[in-house]
Amino acid sequence: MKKILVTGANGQLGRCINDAAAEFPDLEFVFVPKEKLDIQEANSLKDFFRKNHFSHCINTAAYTNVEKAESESDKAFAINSEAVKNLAETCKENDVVLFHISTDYVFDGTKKSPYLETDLTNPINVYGASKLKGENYIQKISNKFFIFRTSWLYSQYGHNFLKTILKYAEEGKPLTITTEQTGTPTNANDLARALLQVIAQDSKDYGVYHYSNSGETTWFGFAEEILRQTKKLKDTNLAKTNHYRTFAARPEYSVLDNTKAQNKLKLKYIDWRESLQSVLEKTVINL
Ligand SMILES: NC(=O)C1=CN([C@@H]2O[C@H](COP(=O)(O)OP(=O)(O)OC[C@H]3O[C@@H](n4cnc5c(N)ncnc54)[C@H](OP(=O)(O)O)[C@@H]3O)[C@@H](O)[C@H]2O)C=CC1
Ligand SMILES: Cc1cn([C@H]2C[C@H](O)[C@@H](COP(=O)(O)OP(=O)(O)O[C@H]3O[C@@H](C)C(=O)[C@@H](O)[C@H]3O)O2)c(=O)[nH]c1=O
Repeated sequence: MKKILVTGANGQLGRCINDAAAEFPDLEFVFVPKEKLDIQEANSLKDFFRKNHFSHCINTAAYTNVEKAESESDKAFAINSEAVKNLAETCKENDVVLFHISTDYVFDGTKKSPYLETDLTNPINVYGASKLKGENYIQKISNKFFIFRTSWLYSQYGHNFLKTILKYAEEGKPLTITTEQTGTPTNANDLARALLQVIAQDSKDYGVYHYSNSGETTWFGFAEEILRQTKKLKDTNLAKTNHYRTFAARPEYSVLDNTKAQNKLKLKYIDWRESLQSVLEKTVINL
């Protein structure tokens, strides 16, 4: 039986994988939050892997605060790069297939059509650079790995753009949202299911893949759709801006081309608007 370690299990994606696990009764899971297993601690990792016999590891542990990363670069690189190196080495020593999640922010956003896995990476913020270094370690160390680059994750869990918008609307705060970036909002529950499908089908097509929902929009477009679907659009003071000030630069265009994962891994893609509807309909969102 396949035995899967999920690191960073209390994070947004970790919790979505926990929910999706019920749809995969043939897979055995061990969910460990940061408090139980810190991936920065190489010795703890080695002990943990020695005591358990995992076939797969899904690494959802990461430093994900894009704004703060600009002033906490050491911390971002320690978690997103150096700790990922530890994990890749430990997986290799134990013959464990590593599933790692990366980001659209490895690209600089100057392209005008969806990014392919083979396109040149060139991060323009600290978070993106730290994630790219983590990817590079895995590619160097590991021979059994899947790196899934995804974008604009949201769900009923954790801190994310969907929850920020709903909270502001609930509180009656005016919203000013940028049109400066175009990408694809991705339901983390869809990504969770896709990861487990790849494990269940025992794919050996290792490598880098892009996985997002389909379609594209701006952050303003995403906010507008959230308010439209929750019938709050009329009562919310929503405005566009093309000068939203942030510490971190973000890629102007970061839509991911999903063709490789569709062809090789047989993953299905779901329109981002439909997927948003399913999150809003099926789940209670605690703000
Ligand atoms: N969120 C997004 O929009 C996107 C995310 N991604 C990638 O997807 C993955 C999952 O993201 P998401 O679930 O949203 O992120 P979250 O920040 O919600 O979850 C990450 C989890 O990792 C934990 N963690 C941090 N440091 C360590 C450590 N040293 N050891 C073990 N656990 C640790 C965090 O704990 P704590 O909070 O206590 O620090 C948190 O529980 C990440 O790799 C991220 O880079 C890619 C594209 C978009
Ligand atoms: C809160 C807010 C943000 N914005 C802008 C800032 C930014 O350009 C954009 C998104 O802001 P956020 O800080 O929510 O998102 P950000 O942290 O940039 O999200 C990223 O997270 C990492 C982890 C990833 O890997 C990326 O794929 C992406 O999802 O919206 C507004 O215009 N108005 C607002 O009120």
